[in-house]
Amino acid sequence: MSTPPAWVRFKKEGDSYYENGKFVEAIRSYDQALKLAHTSVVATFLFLARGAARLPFHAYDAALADAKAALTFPPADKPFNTQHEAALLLAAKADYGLRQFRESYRWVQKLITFYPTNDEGLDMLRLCTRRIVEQEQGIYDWDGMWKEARRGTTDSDHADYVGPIEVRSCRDSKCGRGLFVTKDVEPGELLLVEKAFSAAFAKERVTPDMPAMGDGVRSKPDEEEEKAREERKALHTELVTQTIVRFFRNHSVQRAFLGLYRGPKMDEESDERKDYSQAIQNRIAYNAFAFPSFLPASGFSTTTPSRGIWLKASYINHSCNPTIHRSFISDVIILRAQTHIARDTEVYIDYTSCLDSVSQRRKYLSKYGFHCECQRCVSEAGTSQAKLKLREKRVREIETLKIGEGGVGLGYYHMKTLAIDATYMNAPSVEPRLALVSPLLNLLSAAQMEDMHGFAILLICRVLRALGWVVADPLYFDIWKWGFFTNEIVVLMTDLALAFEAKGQLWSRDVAERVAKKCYLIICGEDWSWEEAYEEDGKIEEGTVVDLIKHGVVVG
Ligand SMILES: C[S@@+](CC[C@H](N)C(=O)[O-])C[C@H]1O[C@@H](n2cnc3c(N)ncnc32)[C@H](O)[C@@H]1O
Repeated sequence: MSTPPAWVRFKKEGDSYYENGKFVEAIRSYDQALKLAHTSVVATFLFLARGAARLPFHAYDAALADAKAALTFPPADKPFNTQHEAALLLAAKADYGLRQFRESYRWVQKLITFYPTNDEGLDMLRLCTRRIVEQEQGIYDWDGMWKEARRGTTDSDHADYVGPIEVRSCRDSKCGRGLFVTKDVEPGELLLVEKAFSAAFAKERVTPDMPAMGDGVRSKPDEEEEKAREERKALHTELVTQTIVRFFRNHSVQRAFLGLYRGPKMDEESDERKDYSQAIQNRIAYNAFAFPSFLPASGFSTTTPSRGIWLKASYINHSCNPTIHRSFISDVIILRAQTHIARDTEVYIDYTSCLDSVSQRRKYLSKYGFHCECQRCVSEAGTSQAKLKLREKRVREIETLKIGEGGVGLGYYHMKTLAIDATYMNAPSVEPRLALVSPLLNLLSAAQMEDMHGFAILLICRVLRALGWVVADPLYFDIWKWGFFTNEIVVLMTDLALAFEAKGQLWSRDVAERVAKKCYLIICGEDWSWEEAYEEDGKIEEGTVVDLIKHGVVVG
């Protein structure tokens, strides 16, 4: 009996590893077999086997190279044989893994032309078509994406959509590069949808509601703080690991990743020396964003957000008066314009909560290595201590007042809000008058209880003006400029629509409803859920929008 050629032993070994899910070992065995392959037929066979083992290992560059190599040798170099069919499918899957959906589609088209009954090919055709519609038209199945996110799916499959934006150098060289719009854009316009390059998802925290028998007392606040710190550390480590995996498995993605901002001490790092571990740490330190964690068993986690890196979104610079809004569905970031933006203008998001004071914001931003000099910061920092103290005193005073029965009248309370207003020196479009929002909302509730619809309309317009919106005519609700966003904005707009309706101003009601829906779109990223969230009587249903807005949108 003749002994089989040496490559056969390695091929069999590889197949056995592959079947047991040991892909690294399988690849190594196929490598050995390939070194011993003596005919092109054998080589083709082995390229295909190794390429298939590289797919589950996410080594798509190498899998694509194997598919292309196989396609150069007989019998895979010509149609109508299983090797040719397998090579086309392998190439399609590898390009898909590299998120090159057009290229993947081209392989699939070839495959289906020659082998029209290939089931995997037909599935791939459907997937590629969906990805291309996402990528080229910005059309997404938001409903499906939310369902996946709620199930806790961490490897959702979506293409990126890059709208009318591009990376350019900023006018102020201190800011490096930023994202600019390439045409005039309207509030709500979709600018970017991008899946994270790498992400670390927060895990369910195992914290019993009630102490178990003999468990002693519940954890104290400092223990909670310690736990949260531990979680943040674990998430950081996980993000580094995920990034390293993505970075090293596919060389074709390295350039884009290394293009990200590397921090102020750029000279200390040399990518040329291939000191990649430091390079990766630096990119993470200056480019990672937090995103809301949806934990299937307990809902949105407000304690520990997940963290990720996005290759395009990371070019956006910060402003305390942002012009675009980011929202997330799992690790997919959605950016929409939140105001009119003229062509060739740089766009900004807020890296930190814009509800904080200027000193809190600047302290937080210092970890990104810059001192925020946006118009708002400069104006707020220039406010005298005396004015700030007076404002604080007036806010404290109004907080002690109760409106209505047993309390003060609406007129008196209104006058007190004007006193707070008077402590601001700068225009609300530069410095939103945040201290006014809560008192005005209290007054609005009292006006609504008394069915004072006209007054409610004026109050809502005052809140909007305090946030820098320019409403030219409250009667017709004519918005000249969209301003600052807070989480109350959608509810405020729906309240406005109700007030207009009660006054019989149906045209203005329709305008307010349209603006409410647009604000919802901007805050939530999509508006498919608007109908579901919006009850018949026109009130936002608790647990839907509130759920999304409170937990799904605000990130730090
Ligand atoms: C995520 S990167 C943004 C893109 C970066 N500008 C670039 O050139 O790649 C964050 C870094 O951008 C810079 N940056 C962002 N916003 C800034 C601002 N308002 N003023 C000055 N620098 C800013 C800071 O150096 C910050 O660490």
